[in-house]
Amino acid sequence: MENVLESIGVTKNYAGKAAVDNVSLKLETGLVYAMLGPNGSGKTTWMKMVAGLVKPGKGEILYKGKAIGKESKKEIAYMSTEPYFYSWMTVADVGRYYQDFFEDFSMEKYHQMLKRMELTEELKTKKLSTGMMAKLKIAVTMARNAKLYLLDEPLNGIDLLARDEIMKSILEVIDPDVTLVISSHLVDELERVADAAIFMKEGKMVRQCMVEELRSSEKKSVVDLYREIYGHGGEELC
Ligand SMILES: Nc1ncnc2c1ncn2[C@@H]1O[C@H](COP(=O)(O)OP(=O)(O)OP(=O)(O)O)[C@@H](O)[C@H]1O
Repeated sequence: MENVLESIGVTKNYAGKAAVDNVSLKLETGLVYAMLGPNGSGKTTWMKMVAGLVKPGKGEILYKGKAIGKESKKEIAYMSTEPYFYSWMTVADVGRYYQDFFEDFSMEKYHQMLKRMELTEELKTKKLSTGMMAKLKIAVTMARNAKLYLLDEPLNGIDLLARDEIMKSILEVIDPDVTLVISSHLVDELERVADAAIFMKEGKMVRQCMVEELRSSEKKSVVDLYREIYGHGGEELC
């Protein structure tokens, strides 16, 4: 399989402290990656560097063999944890706003995602509940026809019953040549959909593995490995 992305010795310091510390990893085209780790382990900072929003202090990131830049941004869709819509916008305005920004945005896909998420176009973003806002962010991000999606904590604020449905709708709209990285502390939920897992700890990438291989050769689940790596009774799992 071809590698879509390569992170080579990537480091980012904030005030002398490493948020991301010498991270080297490769992402294969077509796989779903779960990026796991407790708060502050560097997941967001690494994703922002791949999205081209933050520059690494050291190391380099190659997307399809070339440095991150204008070209890679056209094919990489990043969904941040921060809210980023103007309060006056309706759900329809959000779609138009994205359409203006991204050439690969598909209004048809957006409408399809909205339907799945049970959101209507006339809703005002300032009136949305946390869960509805989370769904809107997913809908508008997945409506791009990107090649690499980075979803930072997409299930945050979404209730237990809706999570499976939402994961399904994310996976349904992607093609086989598309790669997905989903960060979450909801390990259990990601285990069901991920092909591979990346474990981050204190800015370092401490383990990368294929989920099936972990099950067959080490007889472990991702949850087992998570407990082993982070070493506490699973408070990150709820
Ligand atoms: N802009 C910034 N300025 C200063 N410190 C930062 C900044 N962004 C991140 N950090 C620090 O870098 C470390 C890694 O943060 P990061 O948000 O990447 O982790 P994370 O794994 O995504 O955590 P979370 O799940 O809480 O979002 C943390 O200690 C954080 O406080």
